[in-house]
This record gives sequence, C-alpha cells and structure tokens, in this order.
Amino acid sequence: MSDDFVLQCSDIHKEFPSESGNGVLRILQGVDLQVKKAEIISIVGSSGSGKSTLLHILGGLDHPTSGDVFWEGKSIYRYNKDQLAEQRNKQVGFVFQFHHLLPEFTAMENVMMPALIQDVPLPNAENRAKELLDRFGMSGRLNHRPSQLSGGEQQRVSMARALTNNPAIILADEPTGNLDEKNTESILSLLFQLRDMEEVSIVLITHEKDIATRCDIVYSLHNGTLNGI
Ligand SMILES: Nc1ncnc2c1ncn2[C@@H]1O[C@H](COP(=O)(O)OP(=O)(O)OP(=O)(O)O)[C@@H](O)[C@H]1O
Repeated sequence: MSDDFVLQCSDIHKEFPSESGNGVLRILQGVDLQVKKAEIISIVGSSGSGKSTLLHILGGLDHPTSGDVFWEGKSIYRYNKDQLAEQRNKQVGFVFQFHHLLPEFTAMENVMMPALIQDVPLPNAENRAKELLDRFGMSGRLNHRPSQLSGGEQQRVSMARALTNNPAIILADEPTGNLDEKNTESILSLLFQLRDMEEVSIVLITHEKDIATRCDIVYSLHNGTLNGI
C-alpha cells in the first residue's frame, strides 16, 4: 500500500450478530478510503449506517470482519496489541462527541497524558500542553478539572489532547454534536487551522450536511459502502 496516504482502508466488511442470534447484521460491505496529508474528509450517513463503527476500525479500536487498514502505508494488523496501542498513541488523535476527559485530572494533565505514556520528559510534555491549550484559548483554565469547564472548553481540551503527540491524523466522531452554534463554529475553525498549520489530516463524522460540505471531500456511507457526493 502506498505511503503517499496517511490513512487507507481496503474492502472493509463488518458484521455483527443479529439480535435473534440466527443471522448477521452486515453494517460495512466493502469500504475503501484513502486520506492524503492535510486533507479533511467528512463522512455523512443516516443514524445506524455504520459511521462510528468505521471510525473505530480506522483508528484500530475495533476489528473488521475482513479487510485491511493502513497507517502511513503499513497494515495495522501486523502489530501486536501493545505495538498497536503505541502506534495509535503516536499517529492517531481521537475527538469524540463526549470529550472522555479524565475527571480527576486538570486540563493540563489531561493534555499531557498521551505524551507521558510515550515517556516524553515532563518539561517537554508540559510545554507542548501549554502551547496547545494557549492556542485553543484555554491558557486561563490550565488547572481546571473537566467539571469546572464549559462544554465548548471541554471539547477544546480534548482536541488539544488529541494533538499532543503530533499525530498524522485526527479521527473526529461528531465533535460538535453536543455544542451550540458559537462553540461549533469555534471547534470547526480550530480543525481547519490545525490542518493549515500542522498539516494534520482529519476524518470528520457529522450528520450535518452544511458542516460536511466545508470539507475537502465528502462521502456518504449508505448500504455499507462509501460514495462521494
Ligand atoms: N457491538 C455491536 N453489536 C451489535 N450491533 C452493533 C454493535 N455496534 C454497533 N452495532 C449496530 O451497527 C449499526 C451501526 O452503528 P454505528 O454506531 O456505527 O452507527 P452510526 O452511523 O454511527 O449511527 P449514529 O449516527 O446514530 O451515531 C447500528 O445498527 C448498531 O446497532
């Protein structure tokens, strides 16, 4: 597979057992995707079409029934569990609708965490976390815990955390789904700035067509396959 692409997947199928246990739900039925450096791709699709399932597979959080996923041209299935976790921590940043920040840690500590897991020296991790939080307009909230932050602020901290280790790609699952119009605009403009300044690639799942159409390429997930729109 070509390493011109930051992320690729080929012929991804995903089946779940049906509720009765007698059959299968065929959610993904041959998904191919290629993402170049600094490209922003959006995926739209109706509820239950398999968007989150696909994003989890692209991020190595879930296994497909068949098919392959490549980060920087390398199949992620050649890694064992620990290697995959390490590669994911280095190469992929996740942003979810609900921020998943650790409640007992401050904004700074949450953002530093992925670097500390990689054994980055503490002063370097602190500098990177401060730089990111500052860029995201959060320098006055470094020592606040998630419960002491607004929804938009929590999402900015979770985006900073996703960027801590300079990932090649951000996988974002409805990152503005829980936010009002003003915060939605602020998170989107941050995503576009990141692409321009850090050349990070972004796969954005959204159910909002007007957000999707601002991205470089828009795909619709329908009947288990991706189609350009
Ligand atoms: N672990 C599982 N076991 C069985 N079925 C599952 C499992 N995970 C997801 N599904 C089913 O797969 C389908 C796709 O789910 P997924 O969460 O990917 O959809 P989605 O497009 O992200 O939906 P939404 O926009 O509502 O978040 C759904 O019908 C869901 O019920």
